[in-house]
Amino acid sequence: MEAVLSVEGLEKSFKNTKVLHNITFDVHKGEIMAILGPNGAGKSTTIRNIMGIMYPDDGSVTFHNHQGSEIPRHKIGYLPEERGLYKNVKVMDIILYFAELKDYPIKKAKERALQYLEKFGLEGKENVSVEELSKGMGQKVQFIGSIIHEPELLILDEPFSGLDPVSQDVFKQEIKELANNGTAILLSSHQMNLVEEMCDRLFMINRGQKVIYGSLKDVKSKYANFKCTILGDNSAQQLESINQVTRVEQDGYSSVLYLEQGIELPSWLHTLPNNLDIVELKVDRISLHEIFVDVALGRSIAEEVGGTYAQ
Ligand SMILES: Nc1ncnc2c1ncn2[C@@H]1O[C@H](COP(=O)(O)OP(=O)(O)OP(=O)(O)O)[C@@H](O)[C@H]1O
Repeated sequence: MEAVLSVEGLEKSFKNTKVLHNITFDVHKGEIMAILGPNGAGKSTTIRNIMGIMYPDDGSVTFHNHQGSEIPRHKIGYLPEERGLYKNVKVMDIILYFAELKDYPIKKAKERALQYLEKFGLEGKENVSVEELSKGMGQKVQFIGSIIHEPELLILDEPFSGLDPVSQDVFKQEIKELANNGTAILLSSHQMNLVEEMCDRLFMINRGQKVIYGSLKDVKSKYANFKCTILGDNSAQQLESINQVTRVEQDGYSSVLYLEQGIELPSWLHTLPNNLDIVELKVDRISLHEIFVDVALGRSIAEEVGGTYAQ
């Protein structure tokens, strides 16, 4: 896979506090790479160092073969965490302003802007002043501004925050389409369900350090233990006494049994007592959301399997 962006050994301190420790990852052409972590983990600081908004104390950021001032910034699109557009400017003018900053042909930018405004349900708004837009509409315009110049690398810091579910879906589809067309995408988000639906690989950090890095598939099979949901009239004590069950959560007739890591599922299913009341039974892996919560709460899931989780 062709790496569009390589981040190598980033270190950053503010005053005497180190907030990034040896951050290393790649973003490949045509993939959606998620950077995840609890509040204050260091996601935005990582992104700001990539964008050259601040400089790392150590380490490097490489875009194709370019570093530092050699990086062709017009090939990168960026939606910052802090939203903000000039208020008394027309929608089309602000989008064309973004295009101009990236040396993108204005005629082409105008055509693309009209297409995107229509796609995002903002048709006819091109001459409306930005201050008349709702927050979500403004976010859509800023998103259009970040992709108007057809960037090779798109960095999206919390693109879904403040969007309603319909708009989240529109953004999700568009981000997937951009990746399918070859754009390398680095996405920071707290919406784990969306990340799980769309990312190819992920980099999870906590307190400025790598916790998990890999493809969604590998991460799920390595870190996401099985859980078994049983619908039926069963006591929590009986369920807890079943082999290799680490925890049971009950809600009425529904019981969720969290299973130990590395379990042999077919053998485990044979150990279920004959007298269990089973109306329905399903087994799946814990979600990315649950892995994230484990990390955020300092339950060292990665450490258990020899990962690099650090307290
Ligand atoms: N300019 C700054 N000066 C001092 N400390 C900073 C600065 N920017 C960030 N930090 C600190 O660096 C750490 C990482 O912050 P960062 O904003 O990168 O986290 P984040 O993962 O993006 O969090 P969130 O999910 O809340 O946006 C935090 O402890 C934060 O207080």
